[in-house]
Amino acid sequence: MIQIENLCKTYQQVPAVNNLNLQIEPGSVFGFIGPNGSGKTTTMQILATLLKPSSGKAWVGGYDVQTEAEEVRRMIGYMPDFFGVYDYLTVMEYMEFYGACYQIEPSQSRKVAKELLELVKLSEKQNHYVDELSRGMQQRLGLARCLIHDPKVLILDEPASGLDPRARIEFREILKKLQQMGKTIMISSHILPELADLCDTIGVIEAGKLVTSGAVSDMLVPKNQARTLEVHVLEEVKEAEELLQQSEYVQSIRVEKNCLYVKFTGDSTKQVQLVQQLAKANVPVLQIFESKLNIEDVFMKVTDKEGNS
Ligand SMILES: Nc1ncnc2c1ncn2[C@@H]1O[C@H](COP(=O)(O)OP(=O)(O)OP(=O)(O)O)[C@@H](O)[C@H]1O
Repeated sequence: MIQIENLCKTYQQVPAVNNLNLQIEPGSVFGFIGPNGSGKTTTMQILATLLKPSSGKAWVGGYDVQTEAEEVRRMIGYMPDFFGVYDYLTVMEYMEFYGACYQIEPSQSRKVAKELLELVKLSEKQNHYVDELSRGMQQRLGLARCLIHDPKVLILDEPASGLDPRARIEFREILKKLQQMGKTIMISSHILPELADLCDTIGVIEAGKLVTSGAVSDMLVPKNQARTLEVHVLEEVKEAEELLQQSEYVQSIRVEKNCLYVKFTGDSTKQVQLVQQLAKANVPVLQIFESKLNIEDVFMKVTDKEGNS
């Protein structure tokens, strides 16, 4: 649904986006992760036809963002990281204004606006002034507004920034509904763990370059590496450590209070044997499980310049 090939954007000879290649499949929710200034907004603005690339190409729904900008704009709903709301406009007037921008006939625009306000839980606020809404409500309104023309693709630039935890969760629930409706969603955020739950694919960008991308499920379980087992014991931590160290499949152990983080190269049969040995030695094991990387770990790993993670 979105394709980016060798995309570059340079500001005064400084590259903001540097030879970026990316593909986002229809119906997927793609998390675009990167530190401040890494080029997320620039990429999204190019996709939204608001910025011209210095070189390279990008398509949305098969339309070229440079030569078929009009078609691209019909395909996408773009929510910028900062957007203004207008004074003296009610929520419904605000929605109707955007409906008019897309030349939607007024009665149809009002009907769609009502449905969207219901989706983002703002029906009761439709006659309130937009600038009187809370930040969370304004963000939800911003999302409703970019859905007015029923776009297939949503490009959301840090939509949850500045929201409190409850507002974030509410926002995420709405995005899940949109995903179920079949929208393709590209979302950037610094709230990394939250993206794991929402996104099926992620891409990590740093200094304008894509450092890694793929299915979230693949990224969270590192391949061809020692797994980390978390062994929680009630007591006898020292004894447990000594016993575990004897296994040829244990690379290293880090102890934190009553938990042993064990780098383990064995398969599940060897893991069972390890548990049996602990039980035989009367080590009171509370639980043992494999730690999975969370998205934050992935991000730290791939953006670690020292390469020592
Ligand atoms: N209009 C501009 N003129 C000059 N440099 C710019 C301009 N817009 C962005 N940049 C630079 O391009 C780089 C990428 O910026 P961009 O806003 O795309 O990053 P970002 O990943 O969205 O950052 P953030 O998470 O802080 O929003 C940064 O170094 C930024 O300073």
